[in-house]
Amino acid sequence: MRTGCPLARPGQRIGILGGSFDPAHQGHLLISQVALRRLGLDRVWWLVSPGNPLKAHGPAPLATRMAAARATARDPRILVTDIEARLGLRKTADTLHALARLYPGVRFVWLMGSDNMVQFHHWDRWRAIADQVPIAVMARPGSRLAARHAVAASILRRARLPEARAALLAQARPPAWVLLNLPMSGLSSTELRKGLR
Ligand SMILES: Nc1ncnc2c1ncn2[C@@H]1O[C@H](COP(=O)(O)OP(=O)(O)OP(=O)(O)O)[C@@H](O)[C@H]1O
Ligand SMILES: O=C(O)c1ccc[n+]([C@@H]2O[C@H](COP(=O)([O-])O)[C@@H](O)[C@H]2O)c1
Repeated sequence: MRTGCPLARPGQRIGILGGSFDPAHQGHLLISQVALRRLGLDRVWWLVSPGNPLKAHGPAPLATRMAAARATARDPRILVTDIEARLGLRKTADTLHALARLYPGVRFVWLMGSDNMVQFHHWDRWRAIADQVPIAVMARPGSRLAARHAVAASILRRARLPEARAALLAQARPPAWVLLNLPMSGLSSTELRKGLR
């Protein structure tokens, strides 16, 4: 294991919440805690990204975002990591491939807000991502319905688990995904950045 990479045991169920976290907020904490409970996860890792490959403008420095994310992730089951920067990766397909190699036997689940599900078919090798890990889509104001009808949702319609079976997602053979309804948070980093200007 490389220095600075988080530890995990084979058999553990780990949710991966990738994001810019520019900055982290209570919405991230809320969806992580809902995912822990409803998906029966042992841990959630916040993967603080070096930068979203689809976004033209770079985020705040990684060290600044990491520090704020650590201060926000007030739950011992949530771990904040800059593993993508350490491995020199930023595309999710590459990251998941590397995690599978570094952590054999760990059951990773990709977590994302419903806004990202709407865009998912634009991601690099998105079908390979869906074939590699189960995916939980967390409802977010403004995109919950759109996520149900997204291009990726339609292509992966047979792989969708009913919400009542969400606890089975981590052990499901991919492609498998679920849309989780939850008491939604309207918080976003974009709004917080506006407040900081
Ligand atoms: N309030 C929220 N409800 C549900 N999902 C969320 C919420 N905030 C963020 N997410 C999800 O968390 C992941 C990381 O989010 P990110 O760091 O981009 O924050 P953000 O608030 O979406 O930022 P920005 O406004 O800059 O796009 C994404 O999958 C995003 O969809
Ligand atoms: O790999 C891609 O093509 C890709 C395209 C868009 C977003 N992502 C990932 O999705 C996560 C959420 O991104 P963001 O910018 O909305 O916080 C983060 O881990 C990004 O690296 C990945």
